[in-house]
Amino acid sequence: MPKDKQSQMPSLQDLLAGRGDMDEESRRKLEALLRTLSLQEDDSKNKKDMESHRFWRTQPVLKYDEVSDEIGAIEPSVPVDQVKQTPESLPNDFEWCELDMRDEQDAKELYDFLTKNYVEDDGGQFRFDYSFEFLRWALQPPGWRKDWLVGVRVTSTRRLVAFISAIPVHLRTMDKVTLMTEINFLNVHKRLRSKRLAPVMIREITRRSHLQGIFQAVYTAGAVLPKPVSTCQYFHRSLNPKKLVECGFSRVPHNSTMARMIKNYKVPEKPALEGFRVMEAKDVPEVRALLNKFLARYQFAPEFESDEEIVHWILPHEKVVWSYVVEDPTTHKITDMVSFYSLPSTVIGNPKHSTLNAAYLFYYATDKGLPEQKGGELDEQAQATFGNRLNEVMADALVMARKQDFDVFNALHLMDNHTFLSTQKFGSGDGFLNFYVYNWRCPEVQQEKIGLVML
Ligand SMILES: CCCCCCCCCCCCCC(=O)SCCNC(=O)CCNC(=O)[C@H](O)C(C)(C)COP(=O)(O)OP(=O)(O)OC[C@H]1O[C@@H](n2cnc3c(N)ncnc32)[C@H](O)[C@@H]1OP(=O)(O)O
Repeated sequence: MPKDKQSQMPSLQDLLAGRGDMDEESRRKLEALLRTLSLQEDDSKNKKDMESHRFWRTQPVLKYDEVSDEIGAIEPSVPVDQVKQTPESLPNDFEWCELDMRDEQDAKELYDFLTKNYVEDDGGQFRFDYSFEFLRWALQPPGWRKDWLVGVRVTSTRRLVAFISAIPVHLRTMDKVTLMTEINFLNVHKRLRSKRLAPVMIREITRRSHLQGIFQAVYTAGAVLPKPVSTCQYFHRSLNPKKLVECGFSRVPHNSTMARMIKNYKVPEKPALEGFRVMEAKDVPEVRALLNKFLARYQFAPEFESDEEIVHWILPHEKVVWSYVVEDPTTHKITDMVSFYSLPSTVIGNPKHSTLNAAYLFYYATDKGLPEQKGGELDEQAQATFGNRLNEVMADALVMARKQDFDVFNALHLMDNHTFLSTQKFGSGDGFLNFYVYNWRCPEVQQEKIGLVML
């Protein structure tokens, strides 16, 4: 989930649009330079000392200068009956509430609140506009709980002014699988910012996780906090360059024209892989086996423990998630899968466009080139087969995204995305997403070894 997304927001400069016509070498050099500059900037942010974090310095997280080669809890778990039974105190005039996403009115209220107050890019040009259907889907996976969808209301008016959510996830760090909560959608009303309400929200969701016997959490943010396990850059693939330019998301490079951009980003009418089709319910067990085997390649990845989870997260869900499989025409085995989700952004103050339709790459897998043994390394030949195949699968995913009228296709530089980002004409964006774990000591993870995609 690209967020706090301020800097994670696939935002202002689709810089690569400005590099579309460069020769490959200049392009690589410019990318390397930009990467170095942004890493330096990131580094200086990281040097922010712990003392300045009034809240985070009190929490069980690694300090900026701490490195761990061990994996395990920072603080021990406590018996559930010793967990504080009463909610955190809120300032006078505010009260806790729970949002029931089965209830039309609660879901609509949360949608309205996030649409007006959630993550914006640094320039205030775009704001995430997670749809009503999306929020219902994202917040009710198997194992969801109403008491993990926590809001704050103004007592007198009942107005919703803050929110935070948790859902369960089995996260594998290296070879250790732990049941954690995945924290998302932390939001405080614009008018109530900088009043230390966020730490209260975080403490309350922590208490509610503890009440269920869960003492670890995973979350992502654009904000730099102590201490990222990994940091991944955003990449963007234009599908509708004209609209992206009109929205201020991309620019026409000085040595190019709109007509050339349109030609450059045109995708075929139809997918090319034989057997490429929409995923169906009958594919669920095979997709689960394929995806879990594929995710074993990474050091920080979810495990899908049941078919029910695949039904929820991966099976197509109208207006929310699109998923495709490749069925081998001879054996009828599912050899590949790819999915993406819809996360539009409001275009703020643009006379022509109000919404940017963005697709985000979700989970994918292939068995081409993968060794039989789970998590096994690829030799050189297998690596080539694997890279070619991922390119073919992604090219078809782009075709389908364009057909669904998405303007841009976003992806992070995680998993094996490096094999196709530049070939499929993705350009690096100015956003970064930090991955964090709470109360979990673990070594840093390279971005290519992250296998978790958060919404
Ligand atoms: C075991 C279970 C554990 C469960 C919990 C695990 C941890 C979960 C952690 C949450 C994961 C969320 C994942 C997502 O949803 S990331 C998405 C975050 N949301 C947005 O960016 C939406 C727009 N922004 C806002 O709504 C507000 O600015 C927020 C709510 C972000 C902060 O409100 P506000 O601006 O009014 O500030 P404050 O005065 O109340 O509080 C200031 C303190 O808050 C720290 N802060 C600021 N931003 C974040 C952030 N994104 N994650 C964690 N901490 C953050 C900040 O460093 C400072 O602490 P310290 O520096 O002084 O120490």
